[in-house]
Amino acid sequence: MLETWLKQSIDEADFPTHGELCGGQFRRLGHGLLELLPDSPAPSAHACVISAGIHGNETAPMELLDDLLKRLAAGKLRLGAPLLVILGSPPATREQTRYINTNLNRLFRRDLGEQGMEPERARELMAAVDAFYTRHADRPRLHYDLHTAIRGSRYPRFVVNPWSETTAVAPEQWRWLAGADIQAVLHQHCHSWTFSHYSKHYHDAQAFTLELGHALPFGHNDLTPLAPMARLLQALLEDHEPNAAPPERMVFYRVEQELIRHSEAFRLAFADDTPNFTEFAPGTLLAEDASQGETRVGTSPLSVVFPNAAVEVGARAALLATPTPPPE
Ligand SMILES: O=C(O)CCC(=O)N[C@@H](CCC(=O)O)C(=O)O
Ligand SMILES: [Zn+2]
Repeated sequence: MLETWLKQSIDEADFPTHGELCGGQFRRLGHGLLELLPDSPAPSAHACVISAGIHGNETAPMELLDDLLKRLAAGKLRLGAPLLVILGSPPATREQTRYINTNLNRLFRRDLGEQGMEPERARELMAAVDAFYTRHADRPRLHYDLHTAIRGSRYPRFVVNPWSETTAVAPEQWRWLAGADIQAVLHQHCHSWTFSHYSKHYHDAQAFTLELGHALPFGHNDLTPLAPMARLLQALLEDHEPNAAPPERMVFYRVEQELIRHSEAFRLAFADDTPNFTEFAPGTLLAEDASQGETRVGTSPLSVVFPNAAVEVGARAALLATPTPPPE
């Protein structure tokens, strides 16, 4: 049955409540929520949350997960670690759109007051993660939230490392990410209330947002460059040691500033198709906003990541970053 999970989840169709798989069992916890439970996990196996489709038009990571589940269903893989597999937004995925009413990936906070479709889904996903990590409380916690980016990128595969005052990144994470052919790391500089930030902030999980290329419709993705990432996910699922590479193979950036859209009359001063990590020289005009005036690069160059003038008023329209040394 696992081979049809993605399709059934997108359609919000019936799916068995539980079943057998190679090395364990699965349990359906809700729409787009599946727990995989190994029969005899090693004590060191991670409790892994792997999510995709928080944005409905980011299909390559969904295809990656679908392929993993199909191989598990076919008996080509053997489950060795508990996994919570999540399709974030079935309705947005059906509509092939980033979100229906509001950006789900800004709502992962326990004091969330908003009502509506995405806030309800955020509450459901937070509760599922809380319960999963509670059920596997004796294990190291990990969360990879898989995305693809709206525009091209100087580094097509990169991760966002959510900000935390207390949870340090385990050195092995950098080696595994480099081994999975991730090319760049962007350290956040403040709370972002994204899904990966949720797991890190509230559960001390090793958690990242993974950007795995360009957002394209189903059937248009070339998964070849993601083969090393597929191997990392497989290693976590089977509880094998993942491939490792030196972290210095990746370039590291740190967010200096968030560019917020404050008014309807907001525009970015550079071309719409400007790739992520494009660097702008000191003094360059980056944005104009009716209520804030101009934003210009200060005395050091800044690289722009996730530029998007069409976000909701009050939301982040870009991250502005500078290079930083790799971890020691
Ligand atoms: O390409 C874009 O502009 C957006 C791609 C995307 O969805 N990125 C995530 C990053 C989350 C984070 O900052 O950790 C998002 O914007 O939610
Ligand atoms: Zn996304």
